[in-house]
Amino acid sequence: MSSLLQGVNLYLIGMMGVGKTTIGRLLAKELGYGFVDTDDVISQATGKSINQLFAEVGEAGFRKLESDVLSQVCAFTKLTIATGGGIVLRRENWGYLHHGLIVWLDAPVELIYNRLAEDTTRPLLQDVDPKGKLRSLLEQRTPLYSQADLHITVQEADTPEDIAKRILEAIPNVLKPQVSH
Ligand SMILES: Nc1ncnc2c1ncn2[C@@H]1O[C@H](COP(=O)(O)OP(=O)(O)OP(=O)(O)O)[C@@H](O)[C@H]1O
Ligand SMILES: O=C(O)C1=C[C@@H](O)[C@@H](O)[C@H](O)C1
Ligand SMILES: [Mg+2]
Repeated sequence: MSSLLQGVNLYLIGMMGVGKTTIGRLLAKELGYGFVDTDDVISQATGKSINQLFAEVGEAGFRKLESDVLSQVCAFTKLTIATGGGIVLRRENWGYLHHGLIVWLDAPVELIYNRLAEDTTRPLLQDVDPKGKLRSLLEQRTPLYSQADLHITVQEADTPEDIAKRILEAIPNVLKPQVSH
């Protein structure tokens, strides 16, 4: 599989809590790739948590940082990249994402809500109605997530290993022809 991919990066997109970080790590291990999480890079580079950044520079400031990180990451090869849930919102990000293969992890709102109910690290869920917020974010973003090369549906009973295996099996069907120089 690794040789079939020829170093092409895998970008995992999808709602917060769907498993991009968890599955991204597994895929990297399986492929002998490096692993990058854009949220973690932003936190490490700024020395601030995502919550702190949202409070200090707002969502717009955070999105700018996210695009900066993505533009730098996509210069490298042999990476699996877990992105922030809102990376699909900025049009310029798609130019970077399309350098690699884009995998959309898609789970029902109920599943995501159950996973993140105790988690306070997602600023957009600090809402009086977090489930309603998740529902409206997913509705707003579905047309954007749909632009991925691969759509993987995640169910409650799927283990991270099951999902990683399914992604690896589906990749040969969606590989793009590589431009030779
Ligand atoms: N298939 C799975 N089955 C059970 N739990 C899972 C699965 N995938 C992820 N989790 C758990 O769900 C939580 C969220 O997963 P993770 O952090 O990987 O999501 P994410 O998509 O990276 O979220 P974010 O966009 O907010 O960074 C974690 O506690 C993780 O351990
Ligand atoms: O869905 C979102 O907009 C976000 C998801 C997280 O990964 C973080 O990038 C941040 O909490 C915003
Ligand atoms: Mg993550």
